Amino acid sequence: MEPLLEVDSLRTTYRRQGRTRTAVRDASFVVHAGEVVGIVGESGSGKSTALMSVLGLLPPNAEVVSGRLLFDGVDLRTAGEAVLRSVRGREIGLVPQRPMTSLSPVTRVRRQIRRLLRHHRSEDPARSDATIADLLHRVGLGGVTGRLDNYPHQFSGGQLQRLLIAIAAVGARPRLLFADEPTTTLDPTVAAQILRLLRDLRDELGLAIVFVSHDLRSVAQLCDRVYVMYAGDIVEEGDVRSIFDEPRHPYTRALLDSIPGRHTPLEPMPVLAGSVSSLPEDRRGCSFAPRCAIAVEVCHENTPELLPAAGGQVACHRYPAGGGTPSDLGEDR
Ligand SMILES: Nc1ncnc2c1ncn2[C@@H]1O[C@H](COP(=O)(O)OP(=O)(O)OP(=O)(O)O)[C@@H](O)[C@H]1O
Repeated sequence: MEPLLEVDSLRTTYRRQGRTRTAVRDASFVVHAGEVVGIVGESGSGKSTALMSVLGLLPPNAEVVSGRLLFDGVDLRTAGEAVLRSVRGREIGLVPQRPMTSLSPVTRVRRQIRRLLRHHRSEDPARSDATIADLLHRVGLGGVTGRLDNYPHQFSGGQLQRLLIAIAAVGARPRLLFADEPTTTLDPTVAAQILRLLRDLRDELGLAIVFVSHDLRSVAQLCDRVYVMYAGDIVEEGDVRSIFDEPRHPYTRALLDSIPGRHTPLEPMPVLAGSVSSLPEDRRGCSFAPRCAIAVEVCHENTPELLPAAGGQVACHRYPAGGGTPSDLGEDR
């Protein structure tokens, strides 16, 4: 089956204070129709930059230097602004990180819903209040239909996020939805409800979803397949079970180790020292090597390729050629 989205060797840089830094380094990933794909990695690993590169929504100091961004066979990188406008919102929806800042605080919610729906799908009869009510019911917001003349701050964060999902996924009827850390600002119970809602919408509408998160537990609840990203590189890919049960890359293992509750209460939680930094354009070696407990010389010298491994792909010089088990990697820890 042809992928709906195929990102091939994407490289995106930012220019800041006269220096160019690479935020996404030759990353490739695919999404098939109806599939929920997670991109996981800590803050600064390039997840949002990758999505915004696809949508052509990067800030002026950013540049997509190379790569192909094929959506339904059309390269969005070279297709031009008119094509991008017709794809954004209509073919590829976006659920943002912070619902509160995605809406105007000084405009009544009903007006904003109408405006967004008109923008996303011009032929949609969404101007009628009945359509808006139907939309809200679909995402469990039937109770707020009488309050739509209120302002955003009069709704909870969870309600606003449901509202934005209703517009992006149900109202606009895209084929693909980018959900960029949509639960970051929500408390855990509301976040769990939002994940459930996304999963239900995928099942009902056959929507493909790219779910970006730094939280592997959310990814486990929602996704079929996962890409692990570190400092601009995709370091591992696999179906969600194999990533959890048999993580192959040392960074994936460190991410899993940092999940609270995977250890007994008296056992200190392992902490991964340091942080992701965006690296210079001419960097060499594995991006994770400076923080990796089992890195050897070659890890600092040569960039590992993403190669097939049992149940997925991994980019690690220490992963045993021809397969192996995670314990093979653990010997030096
Ligand atoms: N507008 C910008 N100007 C310069 N550098 C930027 C800009 N936006 C992002 N970056 C840098 O690009 C790198 C990747 O950032 P990005 O936001 O894509 O990561 P992320 O994984 O999505 O993190 P987060 O979860 O915090 O959003 C980081 O080093 C970040 O500092």
